[in-house]
Amino acid sequence: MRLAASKRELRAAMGAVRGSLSNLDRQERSALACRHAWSFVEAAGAETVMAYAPIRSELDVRPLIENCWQSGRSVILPRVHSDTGMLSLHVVSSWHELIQGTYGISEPAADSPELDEDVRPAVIFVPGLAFDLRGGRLGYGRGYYDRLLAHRMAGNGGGTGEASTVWIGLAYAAQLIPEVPMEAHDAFMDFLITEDGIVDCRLRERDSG
Ligand SMILES: Nc1nc2c(c(=O)[nH]1)N(C=O)[C@@H](CNc1ccc(C(=O)N[C@@H](CCC(=O)O)C(=O)O)cc1)CN2
Ligand SMILES: Nc1ncnc2c1ncn2[C@@H]1O[C@H](COP(=O)(O)OP(=O)(O)OP(=O)(O)O)[C@@H](O)[C@H]1O
Repeated sequence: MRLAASKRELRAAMGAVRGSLSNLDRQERSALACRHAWSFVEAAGAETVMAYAPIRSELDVRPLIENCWQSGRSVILPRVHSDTGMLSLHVVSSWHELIQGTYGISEPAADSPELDEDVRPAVIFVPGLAFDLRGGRLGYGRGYYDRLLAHRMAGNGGGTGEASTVWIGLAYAAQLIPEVPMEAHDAFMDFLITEDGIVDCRLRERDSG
Protein backbone atom coordinates (compact mmCIF):
# COMPACT_ATOMS: atom_id res chain seq x y z
CA MET A 1 0.00 0.00 0.00
CA ARG A 2 1.37 3.40 -1.01
CA LEU A 3 0.60 5.20 2.21
CA ALA A 4 2.28 2.54 4.33
CA ALA A 5 5.41 2.75 2.17
CA SER A 6 5.55 6.53 2.35
CA LYS A 7 5.11 6.41 6.13
CA ARG A 8 7.95 3.92 6.31
CA GLU A 9 10.25 6.18 4.31
CA LEU A 10 9.24 9.20 6.35
CA ARG A 11 9.95 7.32 9.59
CA ALA A 12 13.50 6.59 8.48
CA ALA A 13 14.10 10.14 7.23
CA MET A 14 12.66 11.84 10.30
CA GLY A 15 14.42 9.47 12.66
CA ALA A 16 17.64 10.61 11.01
CA VAL A 17 16.67 14.30 11.36
CA ARG A 18 15.92 13.88 15.05
CA GLY A 19 19.06 11.86 15.60
CA SER A 20 21.24 14.43 13.88
CA LEU A 21 20.63 17.11 16.52
CA SER A 22 23.62 17.27 18.83
CA ASN A 23 23.24 16.19 22.45
CA LEU A 24 23.59 19.79 23.57
CA ASP A 25 20.97 20.99 21.06
CA ARG A 26 18.57 18.31 22.21
CA GLN A 27 19.12 19.15 25.84
CA GLU A 28 18.60 22.90 25.34
CA ARG A 29 15.58 22.50 23.09
CA SER A 30 14.03 19.93 25.41
CA ALA A 31 14.43 22.28 28.36
CA LEU A 32 12.76 25.12 26.44
CA ALA A 33 9.92 22.91 25.21
CA CYS A 34 9.38 21.62 28.75
CA ARG A 35 9.06 25.21 29.98
CA HIS A 36 6.31 25.87 27.43
CA ALA A 37 4.66 22.58 28.33
CA TRP A 38 4.81 23.42 32.01
CA SER A 39 3.08 26.77 31.47
CA PHE A 40 0.41 24.91 29.51
CA VAL A 41 -0.14 22.44 32.36
CA GLU A 42 -0.38 25.24 34.90
CA ALA A 43 -2.67 27.41 32.77
CA ALA A 44 -4.92 24.44 32.04
CA GLY A 45 -5.11 23.56 35.73
CA ALA A 46 -4.27 19.99 34.76
CA GLU A 47 -3.85 17.78 37.84
CA THR A 48 -3.18 14.49 36.03
CA VAL A 49 -0.53 14.52 33.33
CA MET A 50 0.39 11.58 31.15
CA ALA A 51 3.85 11.63 29.61
CA TYR A 52 6.44 9.14 28.39
CA ALA A 53 9.89 7.95 29.38
CA PRO A 54 12.09 9.17 26.51
CA ILE A 55 14.09 6.76 24.36
CA ARG A 56 16.69 7.37 21.65
CA SER A 57 16.70 11.02 20.58
CA GLU A 58 13.11 11.79 21.66
CA LEU A 59 12.44 15.14 23.27
CA ASP A 60 13.49 14.82 26.89
CA VAL A 61 10.30 15.36 28.86
CA ARG A 62 11.84 14.52 32.23
CA PRO A 63 12.10 18.13 33.47
CA LEU A 64 8.34 18.51 32.93
CA ILE A 65 7.63 15.27 34.79
CA GLU A 66 9.73 16.49 37.71
CA ASN A 67 7.88 19.84 37.75
CA CYS A 68 4.64 17.89 37.96
CA TRP A 69 5.86 15.81 40.89
CA GLN A 70 7.19 18.84 42.73
CA SER A 71 3.84 20.58 42.41
CA GLY A 72 1.90 17.55 43.66
CA ARG A 73 0.35 16.62 40.30
CA SER A 74 -0.04 12.99 39.37
CA VAL A 75 2.11 11.71 36.58
CA ILE A 76 0.90 8.80 34.48
CA LEU A 77 3.23 6.66 32.40
CA PRO A 78 2.25 3.84 30.05
CA ARG A 79 3.25 0.22 30.12
CA VAL A 80 3.55 -1.50 26.74
CA HIS A 81 1.69 -4.77 26.14
CA SER A 82 3.17 -5.93 22.88
CA ASP A 83 0.95 -9.04 22.78
CA THR A 84 -2.25 -6.97 22.56
CA GLY A 85 -0.83 -3.72 21.18
CA MET A 86 -2.34 -1.89 24.14
CA LEU A 87 -0.94 0.53 26.72
CA SER A 88 -1.94 0.28 30.38
CA LEU A 89 -1.70 3.49 32.41
CA HIS A 90 -0.07 3.76 35.83
CA VAL A 91 0.55 6.55 38.31
CA VAL A 92 4.28 6.93 38.93
CA SER A 93 5.76 9.07 41.70
CA SER A 94 9.49 8.61 41.20
CA TRP A 95 12.01 7.34 38.67
CA HIS A 96 12.83 4.46 41.02
CA GLU A 97 9.47 2.87 40.26
CA LEU A 98 10.38 2.21 36.65
CA ILE A 99 11.87 -0.93 35.16
CA GLN A 100 13.30 -1.59 31.70
CA GLY A 101 10.39 -2.75 29.52
CA THR A 102 9.56 -3.53 25.90
CA TYR A 103 11.61 -1.68 23.25
CA GLY A 104 14.01 -0.62 26.03
CA ILE A 105 11.47 1.89 27.37
CA SER A 106 11.45 2.54 31.12
CA GLU A 107 7.99 1.74 32.41
CA PRO A 108 6.02 0.92 35.57
CA ALA A 109 6.66 -2.63 36.79
CA ALA A 110 4.16 -5.43 36.16
CA ASP A 111 2.85 -5.26 39.73
CA SER A 112 2.14 -1.52 39.57
CA PRO A 113 -1.61 -0.91 39.90
CA GLU A 114 -3.30 -0.10 36.61
CA LEU A 115 -5.53 2.96 36.33
CA ASP A 116 -9.19 2.15 35.81
CA GLU A 117 -10.42 2.42 32.23
CA ASP A 118 -12.60 5.41 33.09
CA VAL A 119 -9.76 7.51 34.49
CA ARG A 120 -8.70 10.03 31.87
CA PRO A 121 -5.58 12.15 32.23
CA ALA A 122 -6.25 15.88 31.76
CA VAL A 123 -3.39 16.09 29.27
CA ILE A 124 -1.32 13.53 27.38
CA PHE A 125 2.11 14.43 26.06
CA VAL A 126 2.84 12.26 23.04
CA PRO A 127 6.27 11.63 21.50
CA GLY A 128 6.77 11.06 17.78
CA LEU A 129 9.03 11.14 14.76
CA ALA A 130 7.19 13.90 12.89
CA PHE A 131 4.18 16.18 13.32
CA ASP A 132 2.31 18.70 11.19
CA LEU A 133 0.38 21.83 12.14
CA ARG A 134 -2.99 20.08 11.78
CA GLY A 135 -1.90 17.84 14.65
CA GLY A 136 -0.95 14.94 12.38
CA ARG A 137 1.56 12.58 13.97
CA LEU A 138 3.95 9.90 12.81
CA GLY A 139 5.07 7.39 15.46
CA TYR A 140 7.14 4.23 15.33
CA GLY A 141 4.38 2.44 13.46
CA ARG A 142 2.82 0.16 16.03
CA GLY A 143 -0.33 2.20 16.59
CA TYR A 144 -0.17 2.27 20.41
CA TYR A 145 -1.45 5.82 20.80
CA ASP A 146 -4.05 5.34 18.07
CA ARG A 147 -5.40 2.36 19.99
CA LEU A 148 -5.30 4.31 23.25
CA LEU A 149 -7.50 6.94 21.65
CA ALA A 150 -9.84 4.38 20.09
CA HIS A 151 -10.28 2.14 23.13
CA ARG A 152 -9.88 4.33 26.10
CA MET A 153 -10.74 7.82 25.02
CA ALA A 154 -13.60 7.06 22.64
CA GLY A 155 -15.77 10.14 22.47
CA ASN A 156 -12.84 12.33 23.43
CA GLY A 157 -13.93 15.88 22.85
CA GLY A 158 -17.26 14.54 21.70
CA GLY A 159 -19.26 16.33 24.34
CA THR A 160 -20.08 13.26 26.44
CA GLY A 161 -20.16 15.50 29.46
CA GLU A 162 -16.93 14.07 30.83
CA ALA A 163 -13.92 16.30 30.78
CA SER A 164 -11.99 15.42 27.66
CA THR A 165 -8.28 14.77 27.45
CA VAL A 166 -6.03 17.24 25.68
CA TRP A 167 -3.52 15.51 23.38
CA ILE A 168 -0.25 17.35 22.93
CA GLY A 169 2.54 16.37 20.56
CA LEU A 170 5.93 17.19 22.09
CA ALA A 171 8.76 17.54 19.59
CA TYR A 172 11.72 19.55 18.34
CA ALA A 173 10.78 22.20 15.77
CA ALA A 174 12.96 20.26 13.31
CA GLN A 175 10.37 17.48 13.45
CA LEU A 176 7.58 19.65 12.02
CA ILE A 177 6.82 18.83 8.39
CA PRO A 178 4.17 20.22 6.01
CA GLU A 179 1.99 17.13 6.03
CA VAL A 180 2.13 13.80 7.83
CA PRO A 181 0.24 11.18 5.78
CA MET A 182 -2.74 10.28 7.96
CA GLU A 183 -5.00 7.23 7.89
CA ALA A 184 -8.50 7.00 9.34
CA HIS A 185 -7.27 5.39 12.60
CA ASP A 186 -4.51 7.92 13.24
CA ALA A 187 -4.91 10.16 16.28
CA PHE A 188 -4.66 13.92 15.73
CA MET A 189 -3.04 16.06 18.41
CA ASP A 190 -4.90 19.07 19.85
CA PHE A 191 -1.70 21.06 20.40
CA LEU A 192 1.96 20.87 19.44
CA ILE A 193 4.69 22.09 21.73
CA THR A 194 8.27 22.64 20.58
CA GLU A 195 11.17 24.80 21.78
CA ASP A 196 9.57 27.61 19.75
CA GLY A 197 6.27 27.57 21.60
CA ILE A 198 2.73 26.24 21.60
CA VAL A 199 0.59 25.68 18.50
CA ASP A 200 -3.17 25.15 18.71
CA CYS A 201 -4.01 22.59 16.00
CA ARG A 202 -7.70 22.25 16.73
CA LEU A 203 -9.04 24.74 14.23
CA ARG A 204 -7.03 23.55 11.26
CA GLU A 205 -8.65 21.64 8.42
CA ARG A 206 -8.16 17.88 8.73
CA ASP A 207 -8.81 15.25 6.18
CA SER A 208 -7.43 11.80 6.72
CA GLY A 209 -7.46 8.69 4.57
N1 LIG B 1 9.28 6.96 24.81
C1 LIG B 1 8.27 6.40 24.17
N2 LIG B 1 7.43 5.62 24.83
C2 LIG B 1 6.40 5.04 24.16
C3 LIG B 1 6.20 5.25 22.77
C4 LIG B 1 7.12 6.10 22.10
O1 LIG B 1 7.01 6.35 20.89
N3 LIG B 1 8.13 6.64 22.84
N4 LIG B 1 5.16 4.63 22.13
C5 LIG B 1 4.54 5.09 20.98
O2 LIG B 1 3.76 4.42 20.38
C6 LIG B 1 4.65 3.40 22.72
C7 LIG B 1 5.64 2.31 22.40
N5 LIG B 1 5.74 2.15 20.98
C8 LIG B 1 6.85 1.76 20.30
C9 LIG B 1 6.68 1.13 19.09
C10 LIG B 1 7.78 0.67 18.39
C11 LIG B 1 9.07 0.88 18.87
C12 LIG B 1 10.26 0.40 18.10
O3 LIG B 1 11.37 0.51 18.55
N6 LIG B 1 10.08 -0.16 16.94
C13 LIG B 1 11.20 -0.62 16.16
C14 LIG B 1 10.74 -1.58 15.14
C15 LIG B 1 10.84 -2.96 15.62
C16 LIG B 1 9.51 -3.48 15.99
O4 LIG B 1 8.50 -2.88 15.58
O5 LIG B 1 9.44 -4.49 16.68
C17 LIG B 1 11.90 0.54 15.47
O6 LIG B 1 11.30 1.62 15.36
O7 LIG B 1 13.05 0.35 15.08
C18 LIG B 1 9.24 1.54 20.07
C19 LIG B 1 8.12 1.99 20.79
C20 LIG B 1 4.45 3.62 24.20
N7 LIG B 1 5.60 4.20 24.82
N1 LIG C 1 -7.64 1.48 16.78
C1 LIG C 1 -6.87 0.55 16.24
N2 LIG C 1 -7.16 -0.76 16.40
C2 LIG C 1 -6.40 -1.71 15.87
N3 LIG C 1 -5.27 -1.47 15.15
C3 LIG C 1 -4.91 -0.20 14.98
C4 LIG C 1 -5.67 0.88 15.52
N4 LIG C 1 -5.05 2.04 15.21
C5 LIG C 1 -3.95 1.69 14.51
N5 LIG C 1 -3.87 0.35 14.35
C6 LIG C 1 -2.80 -0.37 13.63
O1 LIG C 1 -1.52 -0.02 14.12
C7 LIG C 1 -0.56 -0.04 13.07
C8 LIG C 1 0.34 1.17 13.09
O2 LIG C 1 -0.35 2.38 12.88
P1 LIG C 1 0.44 3.73 12.53
O3 LIG C 1 1.31 3.52 11.35
O4 LIG C 1 -0.56 4.82 12.48
O5 LIG C 1 1.37 3.86 13.85
P2 LIG C 1 1.99 5.11 14.59
O6 LIG C 1 0.91 5.95 15.14
O7 LIG C 1 2.99 5.73 13.70
O8 LIG C 1 2.75 4.33 15.78
P3 LIG C 1 2.93 4.47 17.38
O9 LIG C 1 1.63 4.97 17.96
O10 LIG C 1 3.28 3.07 17.84
O11 LIG C 1 4.03 5.40 17.64
C9 LIG C 1 -1.34 -0.14 11.77
O12 LIG C 1 -1.14 -1.45 11.28
C10 LIG C 1 -2.78 0.05 12.18
O13 LIG C 1 -3.66 -0.72 11.40
